[in-house]
Amino acid sequence: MTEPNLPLKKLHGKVAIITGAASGIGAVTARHFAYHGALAVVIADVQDAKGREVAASIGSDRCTYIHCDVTDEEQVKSLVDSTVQLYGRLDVMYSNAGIGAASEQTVLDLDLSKFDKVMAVNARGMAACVKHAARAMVEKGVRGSIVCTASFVAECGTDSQTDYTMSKHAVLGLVRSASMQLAARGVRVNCVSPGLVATPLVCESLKVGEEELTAIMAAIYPGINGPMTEKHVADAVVFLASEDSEFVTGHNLVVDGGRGVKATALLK
Ligand SMILES: NC(=O)c1ccc[n+]([C@@H]2O[C@H](COP(=O)([O-])OP(=O)(O)OC[C@H]3O[C@@H](n4cnc5c(N)ncnc54)[C@H](O)[C@@H]3O)[C@@H](O)[C@H]2O)c1
Repeated sequence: MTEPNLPLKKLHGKVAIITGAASGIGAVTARHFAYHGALAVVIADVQDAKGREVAASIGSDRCTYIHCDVTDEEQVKSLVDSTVQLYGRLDVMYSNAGIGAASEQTVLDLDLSKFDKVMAVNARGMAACVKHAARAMVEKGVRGSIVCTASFVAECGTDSQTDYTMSKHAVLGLVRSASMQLAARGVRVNCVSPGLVATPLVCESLKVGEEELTAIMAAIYPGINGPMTEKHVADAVVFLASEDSEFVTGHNLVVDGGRGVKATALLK
């Protein structure tokens, strides 16, 4: 029997990379990985000061910050290589870095250069992380787990935000293909699709301040369990990263409290 209030250490001894962990969902998940006994958590982001702060709050004995812009494949390769060099292997890649819609666009006035920027991070960057993590795992014979962050808009359309919606659909295609290709090598690939969580990305996308966002969140999640938080996503990522899900691959785990559709109505 496990004693109450003691962490279950679902990630005991694991070496993990989390991209986009200087802020929001990634930062909370990095702390959750450490809580669950990860041997090492490597935070990769472009916000250096914030990334170092999160790493320091977890502790330099098991958390490192590495600058990595996921749109640059060389930086992604070097992130994975230096993690393997430092810790001997890579067990978990949580590819989470993402940006919001570049503008509120219907397809009629889609600005393709802004579209390219969103796709470069959310789709191309995600593919680079899956590629180099999978290579490192296969090379070392590690039965690894790769988790990507998609979104509640990954399986539906939106009234605007064409670029962001397309980029998150691309994540599903990546996860479904990579999971089939890597299954025989023992590497699992899944994604989480969060509902609306109050993070800087959402404030920026909806052009609202923190106070207004709190009111919006209360309207979306009126239930007794309160608004959705980063921790709800982090719990799902720990499940997909750990052996608890050892026979789950190619899956899109939606974590939206049943309110994703309500949140979609905001994306106008
Ligand atoms: N917050 C939500 O409601 C919500 C819902 C569904 C999906 N998501 C997805 O969750 C993920 C995390 O977003 P968040 O809400 O925590 O936002 P956030 O802005 O708090 O965090 C995103 C992080 O990604 C980093 N990042 C951006 N571009 C990068 C790049 N080129 N290279 C490396 N790092 C980069 C940012 O610096 C930031 O630290 C994103 O993929 C987002 O699309 C968020």
